[in-house]
Amino acid sequence: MSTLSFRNVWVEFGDQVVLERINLEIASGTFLSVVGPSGAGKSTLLHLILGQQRPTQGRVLLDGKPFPAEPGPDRGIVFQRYSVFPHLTVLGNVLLGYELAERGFTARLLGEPRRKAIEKSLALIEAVGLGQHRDKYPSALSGGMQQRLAIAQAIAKRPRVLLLDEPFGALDPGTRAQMHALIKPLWRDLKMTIVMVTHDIKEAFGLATRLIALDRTRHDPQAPERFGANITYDLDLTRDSTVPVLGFTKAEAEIRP
Ligand SMILES: Nc1ncnc2c1ncn2[C@@H]1O[C@H](COP(=O)(O)OP(=O)(O)OP(=O)(O)O)[C@@H](O)[C@H]1O
Repeated sequence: MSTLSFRNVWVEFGDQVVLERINLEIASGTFLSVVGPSGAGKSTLLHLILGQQRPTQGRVLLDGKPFPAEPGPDRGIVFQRYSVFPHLTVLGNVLLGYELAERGFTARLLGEPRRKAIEKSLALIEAVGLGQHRDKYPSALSGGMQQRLAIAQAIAKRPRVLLLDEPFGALDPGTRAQMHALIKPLWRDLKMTIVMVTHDIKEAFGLATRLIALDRTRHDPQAPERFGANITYDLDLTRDSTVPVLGFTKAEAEIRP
């Protein structure tokens, strides 16, 4: 079990307080959605987990220990815009994920370990529905296919925590629905912790087991940047609820794989 803990975390950029008093425990295997208005600090929260942002105060811990300062393969991230390598094929991109997990940037896999990594890459490519396209370059793939590739590459690194920053925001509704149907079984099968930022409230409710909302609760009209956002809602979505929260019930938003 790996638990991600935020202990009284604050993030400030100069005079601007972005996040304040964030206290949060995310249990291993959680699918957490993060919602909130633009500028509330959702991406900043992901960057804290990724190790790209240090708290101004407080601590972010994995199993009670500080994360290494450098981002590592234990945390993967998928952005709204496809973050794959354009000069590598589908297979090359996913294989690179395995190589990074095994060797970091220091060396390529050779011989038997490479053969095994290719086998695993092909299985993952099949699982994300790109089996027919393994030798294509990203420029020859549609937006949805590139995003599936980005997810496969992130998963190949076997992260303990997968961070999704509006991963489906740029996709058309049909492709987005396909991605929903893909991500939920992957999360279940691989027993990952997922933290997903989204502006789509239905997606947030439909995919996650837990949802938090970030927003400012204190306002200073003279100095709008004086107060940061904190957690205003923290909902357990594993319980069936017919009581609408944020205008949604779990049953209404259910996305079935
Ligand atoms: N590296 C940085 N330096 C200075 N300010 C920053 C930095 N990163 C983020 N900010 C500021 O922090 C605030 C929160 O940004 P963040 O991207 O986390 O918000 P968000 O909730 O993800 O917004 P959106 O929904 O629009 O993507 C913004 O006002 C942004 O300008």
